Amino acid sequence: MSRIAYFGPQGTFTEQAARRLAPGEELIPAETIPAALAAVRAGRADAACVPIENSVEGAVTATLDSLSEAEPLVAVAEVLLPVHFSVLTRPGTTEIRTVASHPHALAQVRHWVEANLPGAHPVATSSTAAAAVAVDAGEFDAAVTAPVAVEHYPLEVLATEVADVRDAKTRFLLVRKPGELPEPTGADRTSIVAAATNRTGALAELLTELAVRGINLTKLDARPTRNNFGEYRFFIDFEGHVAEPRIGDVLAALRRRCRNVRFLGSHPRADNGTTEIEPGAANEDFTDAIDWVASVRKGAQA
Ligand SMILES: O=C(O)C(=O)C[C@]1(C(=O)O)C=C[C@@H](O)C=C1
Repeated sequence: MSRIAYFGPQGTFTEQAARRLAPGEELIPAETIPAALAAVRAGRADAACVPIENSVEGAVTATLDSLSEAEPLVAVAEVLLPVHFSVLTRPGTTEIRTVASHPHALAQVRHWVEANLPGAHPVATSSTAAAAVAVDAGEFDAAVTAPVAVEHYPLEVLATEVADVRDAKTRFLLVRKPGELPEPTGADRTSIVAAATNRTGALAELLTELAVRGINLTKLDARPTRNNFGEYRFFIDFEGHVAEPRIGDVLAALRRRCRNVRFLGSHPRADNGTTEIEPGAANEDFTDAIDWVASVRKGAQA
């Protein structure tokens, strides 16, 4: 049985994602995202499940930063979960002065809290389930949690299906140490992080390498390198799998332009998106072109 570290404690959205991505495996809660990834790097877990992107709040920056530091880890699978919240209180609570949750969750229920719990102060906790733990301990009055959290903590449900934006989703990754990659499926996602220098056109050059090969970008995030003011790392997701000639070609080009590019994984997409291939940008076009150059070099063709 594999050991899967996840951003916990029990009752987070991430725990549900881990159950979907690694059914039947042993789940080990970690208090923070860096701690879940550190467990894999240290060999205490075989893989980790962490959130990467929310449709309302955008990138989960703790995941981006932790993936670009220390030893490399690669994503091997992803899942998209619908996100709406329950509001939980201690039995007998009559007045709600504080509402605790993960900052991403608080941001997704801001209007609901203003309308339904006027005057209540939002308080950030390390995760949605950590807010339930804190409410149970009497630290805060209400917790904004995943619906499943009520099964783990002795709290009462004040409201369900709470969300300022309907149909919100969070994407979660299963990451491991580099090893065997998942097989390409024809609807895959590849992720990299590349540090670009603070120079005119540096980012445009990286993106042009993708554009000229007809490769569709699915996400772009920038995070400071923290060393030099104005220097950023770019997290770039695009359609395709590293096993494909066209994706290998763009990775080689990015590696030439940016020596410290890091591969963050190629795996099937969870959004059932189809990969649009522009004329001249199919894998056969790349292999045909390489074969033609080889035969020109041999003098067999012109
Ligand atoms: O705290 C949790 O329950 C999490 O799994 C984290 C997280 C996030 O990082 O965005 C996951 C989904 C929701 O958007 C809110 C919080």
